[in-house]
Amino acid sequence: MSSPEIPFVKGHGTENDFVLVADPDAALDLGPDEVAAICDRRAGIGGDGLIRAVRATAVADAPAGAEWFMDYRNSDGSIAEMCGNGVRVFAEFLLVEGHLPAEAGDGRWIGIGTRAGVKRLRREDDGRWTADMGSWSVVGGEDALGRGADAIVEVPGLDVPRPGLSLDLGNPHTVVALASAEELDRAELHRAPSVDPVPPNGTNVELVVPLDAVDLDGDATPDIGEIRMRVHERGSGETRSCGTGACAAALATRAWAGEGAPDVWRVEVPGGDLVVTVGQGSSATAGSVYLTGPAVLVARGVLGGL
Ligand SMILES: N[C@@H](CCC[C@H](N)C(=O)O)C(=O)O
Repeated sequence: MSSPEIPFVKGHGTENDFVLVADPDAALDLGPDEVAAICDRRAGIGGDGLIRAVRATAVADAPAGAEWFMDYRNSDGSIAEMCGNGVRVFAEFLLVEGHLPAEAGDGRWIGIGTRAGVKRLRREDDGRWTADMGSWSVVGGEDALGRGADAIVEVPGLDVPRPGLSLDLGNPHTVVALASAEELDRAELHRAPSVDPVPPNGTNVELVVPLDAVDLDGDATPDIGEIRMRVHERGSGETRSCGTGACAAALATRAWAGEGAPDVWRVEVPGGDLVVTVGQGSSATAGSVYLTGPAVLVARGVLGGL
């Protein structure tokens, strides 16, 4: 018996890649096995995740205030609350497919529903998208120094366990600072790091190495921080980028740097560059954050029907 035909688009944001499917009326029944089969890089289309675009009116628990809901699934079929690269690619997909008015591409903010609430997005003049990722916080609150308490992280390929900081960006992250680019290269992130205590719903793990901070105005205070990052994603393994992870990595590095640390961070990932801007009034442990990066659609096709 043949399977139904499902039109799809393939896209990526800094090489974090997704299969996107429009399902306005929530008519598709895509369970974890189907999602994993579609995301399989040899037997399927291949992707770090599958994103289903559903009208919010067709989703029982969609947050109010957005016409479209992003149903994000990891490549193993598990559900995630939020995806920072995915939500930009999702916005570009909606625009190109004609599901948003053309003016939505003119730099005005649009709302997109996610399991982590409604996110505002804006298309920049250069075609990148900025996502207002909303609020973030350090898991477990502050220690006596006003910083987050450490988790202990064992990273395959690295000798001794390292301290890590767990943050909530709508989805969970644990960030570990390494001493050198050599250590970053040595980490074997195709295997999952172990985190103790692990946040209740698991975690994505980011490894970061600070690069040189940039002093644009010559006042001896860095204006832009720069870090290099690799990630092991919950439900997808090592990926070439993670948008929520880039935000977590910049926020953790900013908290570790302390007073006077920059609010703007360039995050270099294997798949490209992202910019993270910490919202005004954010403390070392909570606030708001913006993510800017590319959203590229590369192909369209039809699943099934064979
Ligand atoms: N790559 C995404 C995050 C996708 C979800 C993540 N694997 C999770 O389970 O939380 C991003 O760009 O943020």
